[in-house]
Amino acid sequence: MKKIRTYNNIAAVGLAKFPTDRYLVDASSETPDALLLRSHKLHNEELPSSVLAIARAGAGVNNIPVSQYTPKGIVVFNTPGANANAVKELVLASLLLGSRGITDSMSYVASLADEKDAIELHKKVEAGKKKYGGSELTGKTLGVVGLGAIGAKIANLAIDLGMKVIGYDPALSVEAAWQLSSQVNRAENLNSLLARSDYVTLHVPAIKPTIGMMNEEAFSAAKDGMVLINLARGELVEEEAVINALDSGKLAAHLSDFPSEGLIAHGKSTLFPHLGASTVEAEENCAVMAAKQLIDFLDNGNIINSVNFPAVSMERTTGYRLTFANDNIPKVLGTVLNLLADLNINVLDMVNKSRDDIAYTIVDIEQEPTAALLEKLSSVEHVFHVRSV
Ligand SMILES: NC(=O)c1ccc[n+]([C@@H]2O[C@H](COP(=O)([O-])OP(=O)(O)OC[C@H]3O[C@@H](n4cnc5c(N)ncnc54)[C@H](O)[C@@H]3O)[C@@H](O)[C@H]2O)c1
Ligand SMILES: O=C(O)[C@H](O)COP(=O)(O)O
Repeated sequence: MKKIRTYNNIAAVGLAKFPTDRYLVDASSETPDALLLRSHKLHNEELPSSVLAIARAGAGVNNIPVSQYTPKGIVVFNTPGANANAVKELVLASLLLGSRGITDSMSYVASLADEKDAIELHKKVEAGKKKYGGSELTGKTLGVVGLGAIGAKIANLAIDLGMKVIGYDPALSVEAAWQLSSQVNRAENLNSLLARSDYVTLHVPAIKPTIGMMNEEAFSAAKDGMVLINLARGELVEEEAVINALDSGKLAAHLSDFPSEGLIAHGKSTLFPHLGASTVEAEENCAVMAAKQLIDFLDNGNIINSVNFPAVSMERTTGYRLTFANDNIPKVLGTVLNLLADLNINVLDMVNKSRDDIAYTIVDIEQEPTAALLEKLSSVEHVFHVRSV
């Protein structure tokens, strides 16, 4: 039986993908083959040595110390794009909340609950109009920082709303570029986007170059009265800088999925409780994708949508399958193949791919690998993980 330890609320339709005759899915498994989680933080948590893979049902992996796991051969997966539509729709809501006095006007109406005189109520309702008016999105400029799965969807939606769109993404993938409307203008750098945008929405991962990207310097480059939407990660925005920008009027509004003590106390941001991906559809998409990827890896050694290993897949042949991970340097693959040849073990099929400093190989061989063979392969210099699948 293979064991999957789950954390967080993983959609049942995803959990149901694990065949019950071969998989035990359990939140308290002590020797899991894999972990399946959403935002649960793994930093400072000791992993059982049995863990071969971790699947993040979602996009961001900053809750996982990925670089610590790679040398142990632990493959970390995420589910690119599976919750992008849910986030896109909450950005749309945020654009509207940031352009019209919707929430304040609702509070105003709620405050009229004690007004029992219909004529007085009508007067007060009409007076509210003046206080809570807004402006339209059409014709305004939206700056989209990060044009991946979510950013591209938002950029295209904003074009459909009649907005002008500027995008900034120095690492834009070819695949993401294909998704993007040709009407999206490219900014050379963040400050140039900020200087021209009435609304700015962030859709980048929380990584070294992006953490704190919305700081005092960025706000001073920004257009006065800008609306900032952050449904990506709290770490992207410096709390003090955003508070100062709201107080000075540099920011007309700040909408964020990442409440902090300071922002809540300050009271001028519109804050959601990390709701971006919390739709039935997104939760199901993510759970199903994560489960399928784990099953294919645990059953076949195939790797799809990993954030630390190359994409490697091979149809199963009639033989037995070995996989190994190694430092991406010359001669390691040759040494392993020579070792198999010396033992008269015929290779039926093979695929080898590398990513940055590591390489991963799937080899189908004619005979069943013995424990002694696995040990020999593990002792090849620079091979750091071997598995018979
Ligand atoms: N609030 C939520 O519930 C929620 C849901 C999904 C994703 N997210 C967050 O949103 C992020 C983006 O999600 P996605 O699915 O679009 O991911 P993605 O990987 O498809 O896109 C991220 C994009 O950011 C770009 N990028 C990287 N560094 C950059 C930089 N310095 N400046 C500008 N662009 C940069 C990348 O090139 C990529 O195109 C996730 O990493 C996650 O943190 C939040
Ligand atoms: O990175 C993500 O996919 C989102 O932040 C969603 O996180 P969640 O799955 O915990 O809602």
